[in-house]
Amino acid sequence: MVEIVRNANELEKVILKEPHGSVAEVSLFGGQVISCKNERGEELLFLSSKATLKPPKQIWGGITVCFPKFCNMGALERQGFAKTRLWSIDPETPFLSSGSSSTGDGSNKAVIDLLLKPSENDRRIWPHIFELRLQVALGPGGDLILTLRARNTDSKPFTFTIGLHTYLSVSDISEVRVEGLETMDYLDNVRHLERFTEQGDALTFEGEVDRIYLSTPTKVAIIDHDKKRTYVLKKEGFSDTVVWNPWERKCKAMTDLGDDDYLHMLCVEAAVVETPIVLKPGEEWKGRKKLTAVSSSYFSGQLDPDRVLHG
Ligand SMILES: O=P(O)(O)OC[C@H]1O[C@H](O)[C@H](O)[C@@H](O)[C@@H]1O
Repeated sequence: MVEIVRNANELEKVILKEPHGSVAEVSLFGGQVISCKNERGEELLFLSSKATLKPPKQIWGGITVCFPKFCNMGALERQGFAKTRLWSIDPETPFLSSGSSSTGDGSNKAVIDLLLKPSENDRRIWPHIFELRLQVALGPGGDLILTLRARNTDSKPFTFTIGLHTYLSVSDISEVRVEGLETMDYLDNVRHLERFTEQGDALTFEGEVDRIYLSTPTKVAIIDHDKKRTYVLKKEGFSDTVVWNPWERKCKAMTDLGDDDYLHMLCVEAAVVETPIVLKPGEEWKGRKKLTAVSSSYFSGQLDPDRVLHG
């Protein structure tokens, strides 16, 4: 089911519901996912205790599209401008023509297609014409599926990096481990982007972490022992994975995060950072990310998604 709330012509809020999924309800504001609940009504995403829904102010938390830049390499505004824009509903969304929230095939799928095109102001920041499409869907298997497409509608090529900045809600960051990034090379943003290789059998957190893991596998599991919850993230088309927690000192210094927010958040982001994407006129790039949350009947060191999902 899809509920849409508009303010004048601007898309404000979209709610997707799928009562049988492990991800059962998703809310969006503008082009950003701000809430994602499981079937027991528990929130899966972190939203800053200081978050305000006042565009163009950045909403700290949820899942944001970072485009045309992700991470702090190169010129341009950090994380790009797409995250602070109000997206519109894509007029090519099939159910719009029928005037209802049904997909037209009678199935009432929980899916919405959003669109962002550059304004004149955006083109002053980044002089290119593009179409960015974000499809948000609740899959029948109980997962949140985000499909992101970037198309070059300009007459000249352009280059960009991109990411789905995903803030997961965790009980206590010290109790969390990330599996699936072992032996991966990463660029450490805390150490001037120096390159290292992950040595541990899992990633745990005892201080600030800001790393771009390179050419990562499709699946990563985030195990929250206290909540007895495992998040499984699957990606396609995104080469890299960014992991970020600002920890205490940086969190206190950030005006948009509450002092203790770092304890309850972890960003694990599907991204393309190291090798930027080049699109010629008319070309399109596509990436997909799936988020599933299951209870942790899960043993570390055995990253078997079937076991995670069905165990
Ligand atoms: O501060 P923002 O630009 O919103 O980004 C918040 C964080 O996002 C990413 O995970 C980056 O790797 C971090 O370096 C950055 O601090």
